[in-house]
Amino acid sequence: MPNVLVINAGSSSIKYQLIDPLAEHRLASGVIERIGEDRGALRHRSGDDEIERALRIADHRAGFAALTEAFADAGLPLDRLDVAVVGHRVVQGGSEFLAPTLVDDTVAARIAALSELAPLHNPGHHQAIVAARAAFPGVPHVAVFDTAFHQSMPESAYTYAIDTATARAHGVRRYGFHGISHEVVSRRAARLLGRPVRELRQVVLHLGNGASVCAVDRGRSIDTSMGMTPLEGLVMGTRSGDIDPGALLHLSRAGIDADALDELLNKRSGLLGLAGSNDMRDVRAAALGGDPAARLALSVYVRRIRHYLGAYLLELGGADAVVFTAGVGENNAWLRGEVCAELGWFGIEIDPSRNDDPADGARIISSDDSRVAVLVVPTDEEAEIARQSWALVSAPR
Ligand SMILES: Nc1ncnc2c1ncn2[C@@H]1O[C@H](COP(=O)(O)OP(=O)(O)O)[C@@H](O)[C@H]1O
Ligand SMILES: CC(=O)OP(=O)(O)O
Ligand SMILES: [Mg+2]
Repeated sequence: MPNVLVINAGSSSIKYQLIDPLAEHRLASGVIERIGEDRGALRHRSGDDEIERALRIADHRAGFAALTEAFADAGLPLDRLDVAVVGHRVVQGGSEFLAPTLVDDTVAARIAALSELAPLHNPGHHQAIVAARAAFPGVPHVAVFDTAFHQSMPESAYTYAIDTATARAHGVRRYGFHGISHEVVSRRAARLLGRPVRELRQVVLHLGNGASVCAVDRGRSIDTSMGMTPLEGLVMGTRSGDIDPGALLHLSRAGIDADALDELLNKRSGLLGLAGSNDMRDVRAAALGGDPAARLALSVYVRRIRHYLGAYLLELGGADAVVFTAGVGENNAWLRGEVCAELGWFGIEIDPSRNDDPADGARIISSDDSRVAVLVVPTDEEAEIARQSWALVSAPR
């Protein structure tokens, strides 16, 4: 039975799954966390086997080695995984990668070269791709891009209003990210509503460590909150989201150079910068304990989400569904309630008991009277990467 090994290398983690694409069945999965820190961790599950271990993982190459060891320790050495294709999530594909792409040396080098436009992500993708190609030399590797789903955005949505010649010379434009998630979530939301995705206008709120909103018009992205890099838009775990570019000029003139600004905006801002932790659970607990910094952080976080929700309701000319997904969106009922508070005028009304129900799985949390359906739909980037990778290599040529 041919399987797809999916590698989702994040900024500080590698999530992976082994999937039987014909049965759409997950055979094994795992996550390696806190790569580059002293206290790394691996969790692996295949069949009834569960492995959990603490270990220091220097980089994504070492992370991939830990993954192969976990499979071997669970009685499945690499040559018994029946891997027919390896699918890789790649956050930034720029203007050149518009669809899933077979990885050769040139493609791998281009993914590395796009690192400046996704500094937290593409370097790790490249390391994982190099390690995986060495471990699985005989099978095709497919890169699936977060940016591809947003290629349908109109020019007016992806253009920044700066001097055109300068923008062209430096490739300055919006791309949008989390496209794999926005695509699979909007399709699964349509399935839950029992309607074809091509009939629905949806606002998808992907609220994880990285976070973005997407206006999905009949299955196509028409606008999204992330821009040229995954830094624009919402307040995130460690990223600022929107900020007046004038503030950056001010900081730069005060002597903070580009690398320091990069580090500030990508790694020391967002919830971490405002409240001391990038984990929503910590910030919420601190706010409940009365910590004013945590309370302010949550207010800024919620206000920014509502700002984009309002904008995209207008862009879509109304919506059929508002969909929450990713770590925060799937698990934090309080946050969902705040985002949807007092939106009755817009036809959005949450049912508090449905919202508070800790069930997992895709579910409707709006009241029966709500004109707009409000949904929680778990994201499954790995399943979508497996689907797209398998489709590419199994398509008749
Ligand atoms: N049970 C939970 N309750 C509230 N928040 C949660 C829960 N589980 C995860 N989160 C939040 O989800 C975020 C991570 O989301 P995730 O989608 O896994 O991010 P990423 O894929 O970008 O690493 C963290 O901020 C964490 O606080
Ligand atoms: C694009 C992006 O921000 O991804 P993640 O949420 O996995 O960090
Ligand atoms: Mg993520």
